[in-house]
Amino acid sequence: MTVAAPRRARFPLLRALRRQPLAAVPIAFLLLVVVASVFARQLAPYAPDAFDLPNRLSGPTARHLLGADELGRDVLSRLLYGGVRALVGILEAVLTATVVAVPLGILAGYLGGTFDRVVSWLTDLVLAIPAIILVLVVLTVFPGNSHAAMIAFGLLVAPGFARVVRGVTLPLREADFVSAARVAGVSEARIMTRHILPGVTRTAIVQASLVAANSLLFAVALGFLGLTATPGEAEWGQIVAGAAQQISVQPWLLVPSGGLIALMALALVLFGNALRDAAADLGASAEPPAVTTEPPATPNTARPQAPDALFSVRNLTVAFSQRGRDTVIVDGVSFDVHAGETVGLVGESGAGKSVTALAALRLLARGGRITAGQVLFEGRDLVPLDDRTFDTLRGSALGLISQEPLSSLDPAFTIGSQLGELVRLHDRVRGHANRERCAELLRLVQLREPERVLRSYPHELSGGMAQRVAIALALAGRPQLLVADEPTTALDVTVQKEILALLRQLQRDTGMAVLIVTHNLGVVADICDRVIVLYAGQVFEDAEVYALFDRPLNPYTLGLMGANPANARPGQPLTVIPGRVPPPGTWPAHCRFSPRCAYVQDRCLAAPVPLVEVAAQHDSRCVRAAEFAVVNPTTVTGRDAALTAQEVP
Ligand SMILES: Nc1ncnc2c1ncn2[C@@H]1O[C@H](COP(=O)(O)OP(=O)(O)OP(=O)(O)O)[C@@H](O)[C@H]1O
Repeated sequence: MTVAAPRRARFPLLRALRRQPLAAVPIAFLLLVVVASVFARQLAPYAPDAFDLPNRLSGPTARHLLGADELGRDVLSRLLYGGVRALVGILEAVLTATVVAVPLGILAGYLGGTFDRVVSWLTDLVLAIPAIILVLVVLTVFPGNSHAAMIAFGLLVAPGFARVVRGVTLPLREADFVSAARVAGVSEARIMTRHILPGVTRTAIVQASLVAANSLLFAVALGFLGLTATPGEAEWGQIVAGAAQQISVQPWLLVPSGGLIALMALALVLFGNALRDAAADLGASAEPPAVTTEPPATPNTARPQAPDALFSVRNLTVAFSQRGRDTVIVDGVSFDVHAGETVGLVGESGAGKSVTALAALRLLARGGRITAGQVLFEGRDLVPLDDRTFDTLRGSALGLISQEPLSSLDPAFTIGSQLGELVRLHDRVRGHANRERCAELLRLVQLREPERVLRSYPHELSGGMAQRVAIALALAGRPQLLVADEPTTALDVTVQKEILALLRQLQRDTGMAVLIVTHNLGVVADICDRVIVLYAGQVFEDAEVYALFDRPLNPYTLGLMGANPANARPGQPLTVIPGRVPPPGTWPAHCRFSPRCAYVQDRCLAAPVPLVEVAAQHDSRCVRAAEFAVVNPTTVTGRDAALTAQEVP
């Protein structure tokens, strides 16, 4: 396995900007205005207040290129001298708005809850009051002070700006690389500054350029009204005001000042648009997750927690709320994972596998919460722990690898930077020792040329390499339990096998436990010791892997195996489970699988079906489970057939 030569994508936004066809003109114009304003003294042909009465109201001439005003003052010189003041005003407003809005938006989006509600309420309040009224109040306190006025303007536009930043933060908060950082034990403050802030930067730049255009017009308006400039001063608003007074005598006078301001505003907006398009070229943000509604919930039984289990989930119930209504997604799930054991969570799409695993790691998407049950690690219930205590456990006790390896890596940083950060956090080492440990972690996940990989950015890695790096990140804290959410789904078959072999090897070497979420019965057969079959938010079967494949005790498991192409007989169609998994909120009160079950009887429809231990360490949620224990009515050929690694439909 080799790595492409790392090419550092420095200043990607600037590069993307260069590819925008409409970017060059506004940028050149803005640069010209800035340079001309800064060097006004050197460039202006006259002093701003130098009178030339014989040429008053002259229009453009060789002497006065842009004409002269009612006192014969050179319009070009006055515009040049007024430039710095206008630019400083824009800068003050933009800086104020950005400094307030970006942290506020990130905090509101990331922390959510009461903080978010308070920010949202304040935003509504500020947006409801016209900015000019508040600035007039400020100018009453600081008469004629343009700095105070522009800072106040910046503060007034900050809430709208913050709302946009919050919107970008929301999906970032759910991004896999943020979850991975959280699981790895990185502090919330660090996640916000290192992972969220770069993600909102592009939007913030675009937003800031819009604030710049608005603040220019606002500054000119204040000058025009004489609120921040004295009459006749070389200030853009006053220059426009003077020209407006002479409109019937010399209409030309309005052209240079009005034109310059209009072009400036246009250039700032075009610059913002170009930045936005350049940012879009660099990749769009993740979509927020879908949310469902409707409530149910049925009682569940669970076997007592195994006393020696490393990790136990007991009667875990998870609900997502939308518009005030709760929908139960995971309903009283219980299972144990022992040290060194690999447990698979398997079931059709929508069964609740990922939500169960993510709830255990406190990584539920917004709106999701544990409504009942326990998540025990070494006998200690993690559910009531405050975030700070929980964070200390994550990363060192629990690790996560996700379905999309690339999405668990922050695209803005090299692998060395991301891995180095975790090594610094867990091993408290910097410099050479840090680099050594990073390389050791990469060797542990069997990546060749670790130094080269450390210098690479995520986009320079293949899928298999990215997943190995993601595993290395998860291993940085030496977790006792690794949660792997569909770790091979996004990879091609050969790479899937390599990653599974790696997980097996790592487990042998480190003795950690693995909880693996998968659709794939082949993966289950390949690496799991125990299997939990989930259906419609409930555990339907819980068994040791050989027992499950050799003698499944639940019609749903039988259905999954029958639908597995590995079990197909030549010339015979695949058995498929008819119908679909009922969506959360529509589950029947009796057996949830009964509408699709080939073995359904009246008693299945009478009441909720409990999960019972049918054979030693083998639970099934089926009123007919004991019958399956005596006679196995399937054509299932056992674990070996399933090893052909095929997906559950
Ligand atoms: N953020 C969310 N808001 C509301 N409902 C959600 C959310 N995330 C998941 N769900 C719902 O929870 C149910 C279980 O989802 P989950 O992702 O756990 O399924 P799964 O068994 O892992 O399936 P898959 O393999 O397709 O991910 C689904 O019906 C899904 O729509």
